[in-house]
Amino acid sequence: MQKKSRIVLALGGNALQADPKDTRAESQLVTAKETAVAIVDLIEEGHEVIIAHGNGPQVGQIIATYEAAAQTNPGIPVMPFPECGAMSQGYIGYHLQQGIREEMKNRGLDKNVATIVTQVVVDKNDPGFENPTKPVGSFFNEEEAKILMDKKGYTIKEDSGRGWRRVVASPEPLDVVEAPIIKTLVEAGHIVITVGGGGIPVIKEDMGALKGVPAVIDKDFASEKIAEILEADYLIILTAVEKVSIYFNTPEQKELDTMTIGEAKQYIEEGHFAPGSMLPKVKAAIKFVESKAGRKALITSLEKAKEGIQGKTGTILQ
Ligand SMILES: Nc1ncnc2c1ncn2[C@@H]1O[C@H](COP(=O)(O)OP(=O)(O)O)[C@@H](O)[C@H]1O
Ligand SMILES: NC(=O)OP(=O)(O)O
Repeated sequence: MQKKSRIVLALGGNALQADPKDTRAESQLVTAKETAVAIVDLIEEGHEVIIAHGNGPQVGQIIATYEAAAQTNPGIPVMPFPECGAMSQGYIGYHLQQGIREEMKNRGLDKNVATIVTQVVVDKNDPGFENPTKPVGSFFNEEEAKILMDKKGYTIKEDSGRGWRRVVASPEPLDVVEAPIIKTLVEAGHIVITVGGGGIPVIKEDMGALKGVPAVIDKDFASEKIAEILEADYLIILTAVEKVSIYFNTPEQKELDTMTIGEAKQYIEEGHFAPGSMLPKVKAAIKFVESKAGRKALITSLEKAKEGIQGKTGTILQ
């Protein structure tokens, strides 16, 4: 990799919550500080780094808290979904800001880091709205689910025998509303945290007004979108595995160092990547690499990020 690349870094769930059962903010702050080490490794090497991240567990927790409060006191209104997404961007961004700032200070790096509350435009006719699939928030029994469907108009589905859960759409990201300011900050040398949780999904109404919609955009696709807009050199998707595999979790499992676009598409056809986990990452990587000649995508683990961009590990698409 050439020195001083522009890199969009998409942080997976393990970068924000080390133990999915430990949802305390204090623990998430500790994890964010650990995650900052890998991020600052890239900043220290002179790269321009833009950080994106998921929010599935965190937005679910925020919603569950409001739901629980409303159950004990019906006077408390349930917070609308886009507002919950915005809250998750705010607090995750705050944790990352603290971690990155501290790590930069420890290494004598004089840079600023800030989170942009980011809205992402989706199409109100996106087919995802017809078939919401992304489960969020707490579990209900069938009776509670029926009441919520009637009273609030939620779509609630049975989730793998575990109970009933609200499901929201996961539409495709089309544009990032705050892109111009993100670009200005990046070009001024600042570290920006953006499209948290895939961004707050908004639709364009008549006269161009924006309206938040109850949906969760996939953070890998939103990261790809902002990487394209910012004309990044690299999209790096950091997750829990060092390399993408074919025949994943079978005795024939084979880790991949590289994938051409043709190979990646063939592996998708053959069903090697699980929907909802590795599949969106590989699709986002393909889209980014196809968007302009010379662009590269890397999928690797947080711990291996530095080695990955040095070409020593991870799975690269180019
Ligand atoms: N073909 C594959 N190769 C590698 N990992 C895979 C594959 N298919 C599914 N996975 C799983 O996908 C996980 C990454 O998805 P997920 O945990 O949803 O992402 P995130 O890091 O964004 O939270 C990996 O940790 C691994 O368990
Ligand atoms: N928005 C989103 O894709 O979040 P997760 O990565 O946490 O599922």
